[in-house]
Amino acid sequence: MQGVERDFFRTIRDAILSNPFGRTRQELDLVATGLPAETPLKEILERLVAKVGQHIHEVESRQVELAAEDRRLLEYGKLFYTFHLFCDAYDEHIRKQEVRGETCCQVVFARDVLSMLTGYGFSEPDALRLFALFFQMRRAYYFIRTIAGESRSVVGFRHALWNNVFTGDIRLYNDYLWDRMEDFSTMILGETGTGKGMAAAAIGRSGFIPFNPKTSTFSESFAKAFIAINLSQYPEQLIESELFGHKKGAFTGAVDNHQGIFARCSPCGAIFLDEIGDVSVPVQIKLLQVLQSRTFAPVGSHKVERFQGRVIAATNRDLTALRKLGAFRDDFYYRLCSDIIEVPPLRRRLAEHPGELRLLLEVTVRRILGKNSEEIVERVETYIERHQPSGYSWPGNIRELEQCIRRILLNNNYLWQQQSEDGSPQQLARELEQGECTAQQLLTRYCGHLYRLHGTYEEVARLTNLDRRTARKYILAAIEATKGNG
Ligand SMILES: Nc1ncnc2c1ncn2[C@@H]1O[C@H](COP(=O)(O)OP(=O)(O)OP(=O)(O)O)[C@@H](O)[C@H]1O
Repeated sequence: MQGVERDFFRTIRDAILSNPFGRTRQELDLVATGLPAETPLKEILERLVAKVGQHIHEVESRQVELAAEDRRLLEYGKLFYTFHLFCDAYDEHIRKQEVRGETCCQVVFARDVLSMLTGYGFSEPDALRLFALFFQMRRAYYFIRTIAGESRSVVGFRHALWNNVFTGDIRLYNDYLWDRMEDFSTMILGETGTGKGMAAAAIGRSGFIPFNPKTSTFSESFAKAFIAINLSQYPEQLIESELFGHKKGAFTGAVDNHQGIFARCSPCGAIFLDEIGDVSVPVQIKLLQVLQSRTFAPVGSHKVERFQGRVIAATNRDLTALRKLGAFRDDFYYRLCSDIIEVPPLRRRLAEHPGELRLLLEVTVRRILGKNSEEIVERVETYIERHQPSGYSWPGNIRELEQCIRRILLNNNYLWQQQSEDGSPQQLARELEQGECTAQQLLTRYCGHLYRLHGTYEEVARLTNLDRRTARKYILAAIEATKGNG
């Protein structure tokens, strides 16, 4: 290869290895095409793919033995070219599979990709793995892209999600880690309604799924690969059974065998433990044992089963505070946090980027109506700008914004949640400092605060050393007081 050509292929290598949600990728695409920055992304990519194809053709038609580095660079060029030629076909397949759900769809273009890769000199096993890796990359891109937003923190959030799937170096992922991700757990933190569930689904649906050339299908549907459970929904006695399953007759009411989510999760899948901050210490201990040994037994059974999927957990609770209080075990926390991803609150996003509200309105209105409507976006935006109390903090985040849009559509009216500091730990500390609190008020506030953190009367009673009925009385008084303020 000559100097300019080698530089071009180096840029292409760096482009395919880089995180598509980062700036570097966009810059590399521009460098490689020489197009001005304002060119639409679609056009840049089309031009680039054509240019890569042309360069591959030129190098190969010279029929000259290449030096080792050039051969490797050319290989990256071929991977880039094949991947991008089939991006639309992969997207079409993803959409089809989303509709079909858990049954695997045939991959109609598999032969074309595989024969292109083997024609380029990749061995058959390598071609099969690359074909599955391309599918994984496209899936991750497809699902992470649905997380809308242009603010700095959302751009960083998408970037972090991609790295969570492929690590910070996709070359190392491809060489060593693609089938060894099971111990990479993820903790997603963020306020209610910020999109933690959406992020978990994007990660969970983006695991590596091998391709089976005999059936011409991937070995499993990505729709089946992500299993979510909201742990705050289940009473203590049922959580274990939901997680690990139970045997018929294991307890009163266990009329049949029941498969828990750990048993349903495949090796290329992930389980999502939502509201992990709400589970009791005994359940944390059991979960920790399973995550350490990778084995579990259904309630009432001695049959040990193996779990191979990834674990994603999320909470809107303050885990640091819970850990200090002993309500969330440190060993469990460290088992869950190979990666910690923070989802930015809506107010930060709005403060960072002036166009963020408009963009979110466009996306949400499209979701509500099933189509775009400039008129409705305009109407909602005008209403929000005119009526939103200054400094409003959007405590319900995107979920609240969605309801706000619906309410404006229905009634041309939205009742902003009153912001009250009352009951916050800061307010309580101030009142204590100033000596303004009676013992009754103090207990009411403190129990209310603990209840917000832990969510059960039992836990508040345990932490305060009060009996359950007394704790409940103070909690109810705290809730009443907040209503009065709201
Ligand atoms: N960036 C985003 N772009 C578009 N929609 C979003 C985005 N983030 C969140 N949403 C939407 O906001 C709603 C709330 O998201 P989600 O349920 O994932 O939040 P959450 O943080 O898991 O909430 P909770 O803590 O209450 O469980 C969903 O309808 C989701 O589709």
